[in-house]
Amino acid sequence: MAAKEPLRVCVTGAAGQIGYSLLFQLAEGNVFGRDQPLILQLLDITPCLPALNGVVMELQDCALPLIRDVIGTADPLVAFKDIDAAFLVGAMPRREGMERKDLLAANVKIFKEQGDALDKVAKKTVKVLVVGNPANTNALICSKYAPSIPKENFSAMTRLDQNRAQAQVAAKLGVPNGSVRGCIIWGNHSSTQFPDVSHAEAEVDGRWVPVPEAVNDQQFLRGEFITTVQKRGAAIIAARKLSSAMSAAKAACDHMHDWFAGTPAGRFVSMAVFSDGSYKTPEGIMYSFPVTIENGQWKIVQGLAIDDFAREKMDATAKELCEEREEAIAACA
Ligand SMILES: NC(=O)C1=CN([C@@H]2O[C@H](COP(=O)(O)OP(=O)(O)OC[C@H]3O[C@@H](n4cnc5c(N)ncnc54)[C@H](O)[C@@H]3O)[C@@H](O)[C@H]2O)C=CC1
Ligand SMILES: O=C(O)CCC(=O)C(=O)O
Repeated sequence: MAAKEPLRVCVTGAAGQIGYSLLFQLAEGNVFGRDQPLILQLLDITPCLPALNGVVMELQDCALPLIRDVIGTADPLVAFKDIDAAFLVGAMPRREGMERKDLLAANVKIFKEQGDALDKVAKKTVKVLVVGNPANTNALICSKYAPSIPKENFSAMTRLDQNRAQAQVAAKLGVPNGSVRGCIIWGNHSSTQFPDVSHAEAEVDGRWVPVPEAVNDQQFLRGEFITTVQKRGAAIIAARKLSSAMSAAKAACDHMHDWFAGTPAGRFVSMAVFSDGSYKTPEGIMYSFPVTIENGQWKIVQGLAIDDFAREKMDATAKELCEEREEAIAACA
């Protein structure tokens, strides 16, 4: 069988901490498959080029069979040229005591510039995952400045929150992580997000049952569980004095893997995507929904029951996203 053509994949912020964890997983074939050759196009800012060069050298030294070329650059027009997929990680991370939206004015301008560059040189089929915070609103701005690329090709990462929710439920039930599925993250990757397990299932004693039934502790599921997931990023910063990197890189790989490979029948994952008004959310914000994916196209799962508790939480996070959108548009003007 003829070898596959290489995919061109860009990682921005490639000299940073998420980049360092992400690149090996990517280069090994965990995202696009172990038979998919890759050309890695790595972007960072000029002062970080010496460090980026070190990362490029390390990737060469791994002697990985899938890697056809590794390019390190500070020029977005070089990094985005003809790419099939982009992990937009490069941005300033928050420090202790900050909310993610405190990064908005500084980071959103990066995504304006990168949207513009993607528009000029990336493939029109490129799939763009925004990781840099505030991720949802950065993705919105990036897409706005890349009008020739379909808006469905942009998404922001809430997979880390989904993974955190799954792990918290598994720990509560004392079951392996693989025995919990269907946790949903609604809304913003921020402390207003709504981690929702009312449609999730857990495998207990060989039988899949609804998580609310398996946990049988509504006070926990509506209280401590939600705040733990919402505030997990801040807890990691407080502990490490640096923001999550290993878990963020793993989640970015999960997200892009599923976007390209699709979701198994009957299963969904959470991604922040353009709202079409589903579940009475405001249209045109990047809101995290449960989605199924087939042939590289995501579809918002429809028809899930939303009770009053969920409604209130879903509206609060939508409101924050609308406010962020206004601030971001003003910052880019
Ligand atoms: N959505 C999510 O779940 C998560 C998002 N994040 C966010 O990811 C971002 C990166 O985090 P880390 O890797 O820990 O930060 P880091 O500070 O270790 O690395 C960021 C890298 O981005 C580079 N950079 C800055 N501006 C750039 C630009 N205009 N173009 C290209 N590169 C640029 C920096 O030079 C640095 O090398 C932060 O905004 C952080 O808040 C982090 C964890 C989870
Ligand atoms: O919390 C942050 O601001 C940085 C990392 C992050 O987004 C997270 O860990 O969820």
